[in-house]
Amino acid sequence: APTTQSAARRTHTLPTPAQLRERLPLSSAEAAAIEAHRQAIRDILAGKDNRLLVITGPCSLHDPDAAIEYAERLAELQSRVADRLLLVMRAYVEKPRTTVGWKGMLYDPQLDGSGDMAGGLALSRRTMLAISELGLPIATELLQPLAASYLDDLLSWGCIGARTSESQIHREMVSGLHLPVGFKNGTDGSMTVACDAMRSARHPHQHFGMDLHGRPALVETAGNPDTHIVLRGGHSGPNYQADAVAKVRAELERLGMPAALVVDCSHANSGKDPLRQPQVMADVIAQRAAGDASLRGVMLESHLFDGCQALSGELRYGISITDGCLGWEATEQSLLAAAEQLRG
Ligand SMILES: O=C[C@H](O)[C@H](O)COP(=O)(O)O
Ligand SMILES: C=C(OP(=O)(O)O)C(=O)O
Repeated sequence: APTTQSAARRTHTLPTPAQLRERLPLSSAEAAAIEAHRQAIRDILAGKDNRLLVITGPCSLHDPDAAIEYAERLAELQSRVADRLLLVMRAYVEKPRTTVGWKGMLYDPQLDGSGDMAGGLALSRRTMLAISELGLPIATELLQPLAASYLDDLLSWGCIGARTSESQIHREMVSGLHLPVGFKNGTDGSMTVACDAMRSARHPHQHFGMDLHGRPALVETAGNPDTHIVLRGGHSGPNYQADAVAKVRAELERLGMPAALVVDCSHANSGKDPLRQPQVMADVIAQRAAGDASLRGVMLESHLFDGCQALSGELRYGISITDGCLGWEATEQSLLAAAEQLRG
């Protein structure tokens, strides 16, 4: 039942982050494994480990069974490419929308607009724990700062999306996270917002927030040294090609920040055609082979089957209900080819 009502809004009490973590705990062995994954990602971003970071998985999780089947396949693939690739699973439970639409498992796990967020928090944490137990590092977009502390102990990599890289509140949140975080360029292609975001999040902050017991809090952060840029293209086209990459690298060097870049092969870099992602990834690897050491990672939107489906009627198993994805077969082939290209 609502706990507060007014003409404009009603509020419903949610469990606190501490309560959810107690109900769905992370074991100390798992916590150590996650810390090791974070360090492996930091080493790749710092150029100490020359494997390619690959963040791959569904645009959004909506069906835990399909997500876990995907994770099982990815964990098996990791053992075949471990010498050249570090595979991290996209486990996105929050979706930023251009206007309106389904906002992710965390907001509406029953996919029917009922907005069972208490259920969404638990299902998101439970699904992430199951993926983590398969030995995979987890990546997610951190969209709602208040939601971060329900999940951040499970993450090895975080992302601030194109629509929120310019937000001071997101930059403050990142400055207090103990994990590598990528900032995407803006949807208009602007690199300035992502460079500014990195500068801000590397700095200590004092900001409004919530403690683990759900109380309003003044949060003091140390600054996050492990931030970098994710190139996702923009309204005027892609930005993964060598000339665009060279410009960003020069700008980061001018600002005295590390030039470590991840290319999102989807979104405006694929012209929103998910089947083009392998071509973008191959181009990034060719640029590395030609000597561009700043390209440290790629992101793929990938699911068990190609494409996407509308959220209405009977849903087909293993198909995205948000952006179109590359199916598993093509994902596996292109990651095996990427590892081979890197071996060569
Ligand atoms: O990757 C996700 C989408 O591109 C993003 O959530 C925006 O989606 P929308 O334009 O369909 O709302
Ligand atoms: C929403 C996403 O991307 P972007 O912020 O680049 O649109 C995403 O990666 O799911």
